[in-house]
Amino acid sequence: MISLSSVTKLYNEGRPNGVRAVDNVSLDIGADAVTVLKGPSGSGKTTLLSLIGCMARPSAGRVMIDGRMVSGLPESFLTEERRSTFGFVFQRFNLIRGLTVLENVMLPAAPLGPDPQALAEAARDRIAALGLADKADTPVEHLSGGETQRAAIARALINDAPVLIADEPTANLDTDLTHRFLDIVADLRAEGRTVIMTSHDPRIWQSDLVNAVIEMQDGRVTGAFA
Ligand SMILES: Nc1ncnc2c1ncn2[C@@H]1O[C@H](COP(=O)(O)OP(=O)(O)OP(=O)(O)O)[C@@H](O)[C@H]1O
Repeated sequence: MISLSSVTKLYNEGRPNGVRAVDNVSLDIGADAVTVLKGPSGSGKTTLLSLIGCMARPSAGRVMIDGRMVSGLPESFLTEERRSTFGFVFQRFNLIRGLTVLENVMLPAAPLGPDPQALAEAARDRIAALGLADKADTPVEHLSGGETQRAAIARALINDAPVLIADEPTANLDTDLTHRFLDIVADLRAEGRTVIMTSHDPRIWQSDLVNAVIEMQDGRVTGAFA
């Protein structure tokens, strides 16, 4: 369970261009559940996701993961928390150019020191499950938008992290690939994992798989539907 308590995030605090991107949000996000953040552009969805994923610290308020308070942790602990708890599909965590799809997908597992052969096999399986097997050895800069998105999803899944965090994961996917992504989400939920994503995509929020939709506007939560 992830809990946010009166969380606020200010950018450029005290300056004329200051923004209250997340404004006093309190929220409980269930484990073994699929939660979608929905709302207009600029409403604070990505910022909220980055606070949940320990990629940014709140300006005020607390973020708790399974009863552990993470919002006040020093950077080295946050890095460890990110690595052990989350898989990310985020524009900001872009794939590394010059490396192949396979190398990119293997990368988050490298610090955990696994057997390289077993890791490569697991990575190829993830890549194949997303219909990208024929691109596994292609440098990521040669991929299309949808292929890049799928490589990012494969990378996010490689560590079998308990929580998948995804920012607009189906933005570049056609209907067939969106359904494939939803099948993966169904598997993750069945395995007892937590999925939290932002989405503008009605195919996502209307899916039976989604347990909760949280609506945001101007940095605030304006509605939550189970
Ligand atoms: N690094 C930053 N520095 C300054 N302002 C920022 C930064 N990141 C986001 N903002 C601002 O914070 C507000 C919320 O942005 P955020 O990206 O969280 O919204 P969003 O709902 O995810 O939007 P979109 O649907 O367009 O991705 C916006 O006004 C945005 O301009």
